Amino acid sequence: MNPDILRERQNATFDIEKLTNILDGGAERTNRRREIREVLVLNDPDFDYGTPTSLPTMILKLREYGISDPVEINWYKSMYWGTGREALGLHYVMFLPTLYTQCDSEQFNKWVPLIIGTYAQTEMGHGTHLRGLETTATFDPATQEFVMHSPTVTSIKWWPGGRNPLFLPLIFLSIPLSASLFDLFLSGFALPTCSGIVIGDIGPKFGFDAVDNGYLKLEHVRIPRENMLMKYAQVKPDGSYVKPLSSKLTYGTMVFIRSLIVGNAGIVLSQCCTIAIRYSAVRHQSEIRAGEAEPQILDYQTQQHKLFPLLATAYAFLFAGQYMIDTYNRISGDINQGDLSEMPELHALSAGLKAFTTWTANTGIEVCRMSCGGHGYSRSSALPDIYVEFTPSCTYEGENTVMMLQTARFLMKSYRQVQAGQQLSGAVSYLNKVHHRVMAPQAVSSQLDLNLNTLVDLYEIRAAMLVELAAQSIQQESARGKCQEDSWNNSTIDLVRASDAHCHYMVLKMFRDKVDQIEDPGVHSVMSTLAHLYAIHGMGNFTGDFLQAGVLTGAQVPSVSKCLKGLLAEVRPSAVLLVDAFDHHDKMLNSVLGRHDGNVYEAMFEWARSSPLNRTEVHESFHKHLKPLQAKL
Ligand SMILES: CC/C=C\C/C=C\C/C=C\C/C=C\C=C\C(=O)SCCNC(=O)CCNC(=O)[C@H](O)C(C)(C)COP(=O)(O)OP(=O)(O)OC[C@H]1O[C@@H](n2cnc3c(N)ncnc32)[C@H](O)[C@@H]1OP(=O)(O)O
Ligand SMILES: Cc1cc2nc3c(=O)[nH]c(=O)nc-3n(C[C@H](O)[C@H](O)[C@H](O)COP(=O)(O)OP(=O)(O)OC[C@H]3O[C@@H](n4cnc5c(N)ncnc54)[C@H](O)[C@@H]3O)c2cc1C
Repeated sequence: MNPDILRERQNATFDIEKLTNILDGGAERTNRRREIREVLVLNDPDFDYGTPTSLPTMILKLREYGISDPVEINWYKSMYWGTGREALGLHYVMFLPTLYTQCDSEQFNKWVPLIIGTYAQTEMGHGTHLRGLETTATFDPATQEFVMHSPTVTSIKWWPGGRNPLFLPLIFLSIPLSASLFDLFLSGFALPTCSGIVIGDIGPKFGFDAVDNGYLKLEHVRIPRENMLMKYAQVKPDGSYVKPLSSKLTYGTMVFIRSLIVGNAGIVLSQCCTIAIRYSAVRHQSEIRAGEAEPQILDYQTQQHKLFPLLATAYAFLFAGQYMIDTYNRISGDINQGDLSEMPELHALSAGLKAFTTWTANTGIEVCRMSCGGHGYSRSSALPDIYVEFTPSCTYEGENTVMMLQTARFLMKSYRQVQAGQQLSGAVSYLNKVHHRVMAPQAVSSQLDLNLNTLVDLYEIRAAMLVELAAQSIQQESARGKCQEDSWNNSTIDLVRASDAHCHYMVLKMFRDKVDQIEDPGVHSVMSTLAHLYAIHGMGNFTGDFLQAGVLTGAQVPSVSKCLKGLLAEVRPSAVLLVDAFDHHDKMLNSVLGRHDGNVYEAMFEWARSSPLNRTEVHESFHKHLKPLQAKL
């Protein structure tokens, strides 16, 4: 083991295993995750790491081991495929959940055990604006079929992932059957027998290469009436239409996957922090004091300033992911029982947190890569591949700006309710105080009150102020004679800013609540330090907001920076131990820089020598191109 890494792991001030258990949701979950990893994957003789041929093996193995719990399926898949996306991702996270939530019982029993499918909602002309989808579904009572058709080039289904060219069970959305309703259809197209279908691949992408994203053009293709997913809405044999409790129930799968993405952002950021911090512990470069040995780059304050707030953010997003999934499970359970009362809150929370966490993680991956210098740009680090695979999460499952505006819609509605004298509950209850809060600068000392509860309060006041400013912008636009829609559009910068601040407050609050639940003194102490670092770092980035909200004075601003520096120094001794607690296996991390043993240089040389370009002493291109040219010169 590299001596630097060895030294970093001595004198631990907290129990790493206990922290890993907290991340997993308990010791039993950690044990099960490791069992799946060590026994069912790594020690399985059939396991052929990450090669395309192993996809069928993976599906059969999941069935052989009886792994059906979505979390356990994800543990198995992530071990199998490491940090990359894999072809079946969409099947597990969108196709199956849609069948689970939108099929009636007869359809469920008929389809769920049997098929692998994709989710074809987006069209060439519309991905965000679902009410603009153009694909038509026309019921023919004479034949009890729906006639599916792509009337325009922009209505061609574009992007469905994991589209198998041979067989196309897919769920897709068509234009409204009435008013503003969408319906999901399961259409098993077996190509050889189905005329009227034109499919293909949409061509090379930025990345996401393990997933074949395709296109689908329908020319009056007929499918049985029974293929409409009829849990919430039905078309009867006589063509009559039974409306769902809410037209937004069809959007349910997107809410589910957005909820998953929140935790995934934390996982991806934790992977990158593991790579960058372990590498920064073994990389020596330049000098701090003339004549002394080159220091570990982790001892540079700027390196700590790059990485430790991201480390805190990774923990924050992992805890936010746990909260999001628990909230999703609770509210979707109520929805299943017909209680839709919290559906708007679930949508607003999942949409906002999906955007907030993916935007932050997306930027953070690049900070981690650049903090590793040239070796960060090598594919051996895994960081370029992680970035390429993660960055579309800011676009898919709801483009981030649009998602932030959905959250803003809920915040404005809540603000208007407070103005009308209603008492709010849930995540926006802090808006109840928006009119009674003293916004004038408080007479505080130049020292910053570091109490975590106080910091959460300051973030709450900041969010409330920005919600009020956005609402005032809309009111001012209206007062200038703008219609409601233009008043909204002319305030969307403020609205996104308010949603961002709301999400930032929510994430810090979740982090604080999780720290409060930690009983082990050592773990509580280090997690409390990270939560403080997350809060103070955010104050440093958005100082203007806190000044404008009157919760920070000009005299206190220097203490924000001073406090930040102190917290970075406090995290330094535990940094490697904190990434060890994420428990990412070398095989899954697949990074020469992030190896658990820290033996980076030896592994990098071996990695380079294994490159296809080094298979022969002299590359064949010399003999094929250069040598003949030399002969002519
Ligand atoms: C383990 C795995 C971990 C991580 C994941 C890994 C990989 C990722 C997996 C897959 C990635 C690969 C593939 C990607 C697939 C896709 O991208 S699938 C397609 C995704 N597409 C979208 O998300 C479309 C986005 N657009 C929309 O959702 C809607 O068009 C809209 C923007 C929300 C607007 O809808 P609409 O116009 O109908 O509504 P509004 O007029 O804006 O509002 C009317 C009221 O409806 C409420 N509303 C809107 N949506 C919802 C909802 N989903 N649930 C509940 N309520 C909703 C809205 O709040 C309004 O309410 P009101 O204010 O009270 O009136
Ligand atoms: C890797 C990848 C995989 C995908 N897989 C699938 C899949 O399997 N199935 C599927 O159905 N789809 C899939 N998609 C498509 C994806 O869901 C859409 O790309 C996404 O919903 C965004 O829609 P769009 O492409 O139409 O972007 P647009 O909405 O056209 O966005 C373009 C710009 O317009 C802005 N904009 C749009 N509307 C508004 C508004 N109301 N207010 C302010 N600004 C606005 C956006 O902010 C953005 O800046 C995938 C996409 C990617 C990148």
